[in-house]
Amino acid sequence: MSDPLPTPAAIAAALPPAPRSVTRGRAAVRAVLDGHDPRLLTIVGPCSVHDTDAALEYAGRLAAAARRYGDDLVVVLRAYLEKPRTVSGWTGLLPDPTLDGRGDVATGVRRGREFLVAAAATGLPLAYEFVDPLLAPYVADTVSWAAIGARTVASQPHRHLASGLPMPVGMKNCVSGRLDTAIDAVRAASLTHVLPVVGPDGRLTRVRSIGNPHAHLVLRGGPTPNYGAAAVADALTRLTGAGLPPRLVVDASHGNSGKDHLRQPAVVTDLAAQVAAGNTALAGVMIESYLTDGRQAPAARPLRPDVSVTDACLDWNATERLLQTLARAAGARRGRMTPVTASTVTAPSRLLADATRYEAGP
Ligand SMILES: O=C[C@H](O)[C@H](O)COP(=O)(O)O
Ligand SMILES: C=C(OP(=O)(O)O)C(=O)O
Repeated sequence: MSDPLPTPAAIAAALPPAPRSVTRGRAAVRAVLDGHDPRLLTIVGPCSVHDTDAALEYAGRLAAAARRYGDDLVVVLRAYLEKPRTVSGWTGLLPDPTLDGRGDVATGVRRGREFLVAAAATGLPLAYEFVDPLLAPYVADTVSWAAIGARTVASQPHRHLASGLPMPVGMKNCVSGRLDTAIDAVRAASLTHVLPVVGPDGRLTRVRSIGNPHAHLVLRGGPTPNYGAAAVADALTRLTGAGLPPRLVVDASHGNSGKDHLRQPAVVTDLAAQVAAGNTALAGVMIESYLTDGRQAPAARPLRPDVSVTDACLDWNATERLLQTLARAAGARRGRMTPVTASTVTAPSRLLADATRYEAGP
């Protein structure tokens, strides 16, 4: 099979542009990570998007909740269109929009981008895991928080990609539970690199990244969880030992829930207690949630639009309760915090304008 794909520029030109809320969302996430904004980053949504209409219904509900809790939370929608697999399985809407292994990427990038632009138009910042660096230029301008996942965090191309992405990037600890690879990834992403990227015209183009000052660690557990206060403190010690800022996000799902979605509320409650107790290094929490509880096989027919086809998710009502719990905790933390002033800001932002994140040529 040899099937040329439409270029990123052609896909983008056929759709409305990414809304301005994307850059506002990036600024909000950076402000939280820098400690300039006391709110809690709350990254929430389905494990994967397989039905864009149902996912937009979810986005509408989340956008309303984000407004309700806006004093305490920066709510970001998980809008994941690519899935990393341990061995094999459905790889996501972008590479396989028909969910049957045909791999109709041309339809996937068109439908996927259309979804991302519509989801961003709700005003929610979007979270996205970059699995295939070749596909990044089709979607990156719609994303406000990015993940490099537990299965790719050791990969040099992913670290180099992250070093040039114009949004904060969370590096997840390995599936084995090891933190050192993710901490190395944070350091690598903060540096400048020369790398090939797919340009808007589809040509491989050599660029120099300027380094991502907002790469950070995401604790997602492994064979055992790492969300408890002792594990969080240990991770912070390792970060500062590596010369990195003490800030991290904790994923309540995956290894931290033992892949049992019904354990996520207990994890979130524990994290909320750490936040309420004043842990300012805990910048954010991730939750896997969708319209209806549980999961179904991607091969299920009829396929339900409202149930995850990858990891099992919490339903909307359970999610609402957790958002309220986190908002109360963040409010309590804010009450304990001294306002950040210029003299207490230790790491000046090295941000350049998004458009100049990649310099042309080395
Ligand atoms: O988040 C989803 C899954 O955990 C991830 O894609 C890996 O899934 P797998 O182990 O079933 O392949
Ligand atoms: C695959 C994911 O996470 P992890 O890389 O932690 O397994 C995910 O968040 O969808």
